[in-house]
Amino acid sequence: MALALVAHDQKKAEMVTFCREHAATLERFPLYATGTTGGMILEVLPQLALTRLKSGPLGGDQQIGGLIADGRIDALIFFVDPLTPMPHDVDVKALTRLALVYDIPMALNRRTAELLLADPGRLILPEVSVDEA
Ligand SMILES: O=C(CO)COP(=O)(O)O
Repeated sequence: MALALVAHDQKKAEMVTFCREHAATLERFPLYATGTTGGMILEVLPQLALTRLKSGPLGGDQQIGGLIADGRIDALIFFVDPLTPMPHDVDVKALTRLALVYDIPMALNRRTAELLLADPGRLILPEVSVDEA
């Protein structure tokens, strides 16, 4: 099981706080994060098995989407900023779309993420089959 962690700039502090509070759970899983989000998390929790991908606007969101398509991500925690326009909005949409296509549990805000991690053993789902075009 692997988790993906992403946060927009206005939500990064909240993501770091969230990770601190759930460090004991997060330590149990391989983690992937977009570049800046991952860097900030690792600054405070260097013990995590976290792989940093590219920064979101430079392809990191798409890399996580690719991992989802490959069946390597079991859940996505993405703290989205709904109030700031972003140049890479299409990447954000593509990532959340793939999480829907592959039926990955996806938390887009903190309260949902709390629910998602409340029972992490339930996150491992049977393999989802998606018709290949
Ligand atoms: O922009 C992001 C998600 O769309 C996050 O990317 P960073 O973690 O590199 O800031």
